[in-house]
Amino acid sequence: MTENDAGRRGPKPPIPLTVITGFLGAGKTTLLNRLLKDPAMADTAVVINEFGEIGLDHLLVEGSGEGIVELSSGCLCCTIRGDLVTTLEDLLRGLDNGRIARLDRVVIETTGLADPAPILHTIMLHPYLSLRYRLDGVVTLVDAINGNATLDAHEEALRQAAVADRIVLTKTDLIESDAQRSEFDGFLVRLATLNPGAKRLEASAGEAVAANLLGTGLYDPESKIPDVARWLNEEAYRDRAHHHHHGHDHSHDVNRHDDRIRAFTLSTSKPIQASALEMFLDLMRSAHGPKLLRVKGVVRIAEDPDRPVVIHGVQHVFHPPATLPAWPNGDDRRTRLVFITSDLPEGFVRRMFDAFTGGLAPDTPDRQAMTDNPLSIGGFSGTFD
Ligand SMILES: Nc1nc2c(ncn2[C@@H]2O[C@H](COP(=O)(O)OP(=O)(O)OP(=O)(O)O)[C@@H](O)[C@H]2O)c(=O)[nH]1
Repeated sequence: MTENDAGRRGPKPPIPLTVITGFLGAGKTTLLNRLLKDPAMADTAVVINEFGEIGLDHLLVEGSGEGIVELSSGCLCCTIRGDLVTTLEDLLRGLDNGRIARLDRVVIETTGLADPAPILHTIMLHPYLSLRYRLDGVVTLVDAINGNATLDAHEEALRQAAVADRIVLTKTDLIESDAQRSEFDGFLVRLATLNPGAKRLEASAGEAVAANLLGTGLYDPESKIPDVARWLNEEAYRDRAHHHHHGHDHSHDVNRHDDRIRAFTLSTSKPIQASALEMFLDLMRSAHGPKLLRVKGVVRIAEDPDRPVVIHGVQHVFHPPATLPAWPNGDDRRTRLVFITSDLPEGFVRRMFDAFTGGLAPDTPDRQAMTDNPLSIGGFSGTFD
């Protein structure tokens, strides 16, 4: 049974949505232009701010009203004319009234200065759009020549890199001198420390193709089966421990902004009561939401240990937790969560998690005390572990 067959009977599966970010001049338009010619982009709608910036002339086939244009690749292109919500609603309307034959995916290009979180929230908090779309991934472009300085100077750029599922390195072809090469090597280490789980791809090596950038979410794009290991990429967080030390051998480790960002994983084989998970997430969300740049994971629930619950949040907004029919990866049935935080130390999150999930550390205040006053949790003084 294909997805389409299923769609005719039950509710349609949500359409995966990819957000492309990157600082001014990082190469977003260049990348999109290339992606639009990729046959793998057929039945994808690309939502961009303005057509003018992108060289669409030779791709243009027909305009079909409502600002949606069909390209020769089969790709749909639309501008954000009203707002993003209206644009995404227009696409659904086109799909539902048959004007658009298929819509397998949406790619949104953000403006360079944007923090991607509000865009993701727009969709995740919308009562209808949140049912019809799901966040597949965030792709962040960084310039190999200027990226290091941009991350130093602009916190938005740092956050864009930290929340990414894929990082595309552009302009590596412009690296010439040994000094540039060495700076770039250090930059790679910096990115791996900031966001270990995001695969890094080189645009000029031909790695930034649709197959590597899209379908980075929980569901394997081919089989449509959840692939937790690939989605979380936990191994990368373990490897990073080594990287971190190497990183300090490089010259540019004095980045105070970077020190505010933390990437870590939590795991436990002990099943977690559904109510305890809910309380943990509520507390994290309400008291520390803006500091949770990204949270992804699977949880083994005590009441239903055979069916993992999927957690996916961007700051204080979480997708409604989804229950998978079974654990996908053979024997690994542990709860595993990956966190990227800003100004929220790993030790603090770990103690909270332990308190709610039963692995209480001796010096941790009890759960009741935390729930009563989440802002005055023992051991957290605003300094970093
Ligand atoms: N050499 C080289 N130049 C690139 C590469 N990617 C982008 N550029 C150039 O960098 C400049 C900026 O690229 P754009 O694609 O316009 O960047 P953008 O992120 O869309 O920029 P804004 O729309 O201003 O945010 C252009 O002159 C591109 O030709 C690359 O991989 N190598």
